[in-house]
Amino acid sequence: MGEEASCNAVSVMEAAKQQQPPPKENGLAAAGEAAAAADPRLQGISDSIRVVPHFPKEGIMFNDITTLLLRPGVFKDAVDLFDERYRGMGIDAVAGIEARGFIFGPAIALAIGAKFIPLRKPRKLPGEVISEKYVLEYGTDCLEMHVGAIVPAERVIIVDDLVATGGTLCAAIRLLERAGADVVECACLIGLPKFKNLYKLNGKPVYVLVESRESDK
Ligand SMILES: O=P(O)(O)OC[C@H]1O[C@H](OP(=O)(O)OP(=O)(O)O)[C@H](O)[C@@H]1O
Ligand SMILES: Nc1ncnc2[nH]cnc12
Repeated sequence: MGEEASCNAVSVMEAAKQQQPPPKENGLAAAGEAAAAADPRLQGISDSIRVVPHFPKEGIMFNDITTLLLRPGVFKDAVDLFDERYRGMGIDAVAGIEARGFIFGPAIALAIGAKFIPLRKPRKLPGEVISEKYVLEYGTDCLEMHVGAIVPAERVIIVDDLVATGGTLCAAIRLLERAGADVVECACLIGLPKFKNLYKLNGKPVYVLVESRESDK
């Protein structure tokens, strides 16, 4: 885990599990049953994510959301769940993390009536930028944002597909706070199970819909 990721995420799925009878088979199946009891849309979301072993390198169980995108009803369920959470919370901006935060972030922004701010990988934005470096499960990277994208004190949520070490979200939080944003929460579809009992990143809540699966059923 990156040193900045002193954090974590509690998933809707995990919260539901805590109100359910003990697991009958294995943790993942139990999580799925609990999620379905909490909100049937979560089961469909979990089932639509493909797990690709050893991508992009040995040992990584890659959670692939492109299979979810092929099911428009499930894609809509995911956006609706975030819309239901953030609508009416006075959110001014949705900041999406390249690349997969660009798939979910704009849809959520339009749904709640907020502006969308792309947080991009280095040398992609044409204007003046501020940057933050971070550590990944499989390397290091950097996020950039245009100067002027945020007006100080604006209320922002940060959107990505997945939280693993939390390093990327931590960098995004730092970047936005340096620009004067009030970061309300981070929102991800998927959280890796090792994060399931934790709930904060850099002091900010992380809202996760489903736990990642370690293999395909
Ligand atoms: O919690 P962390 O350990 O920081 O990992 C999570 C990040 O990793 C993935 O992106 P990736 O870095 O693979 O970039 P990409 O979307 O450009 O492929 C994912 O979409 C998150 O942004
Ligand atoms: N296991 C994983 N699946 C998909 N994206 C990731 N980013 C970091 N870890 C990941």
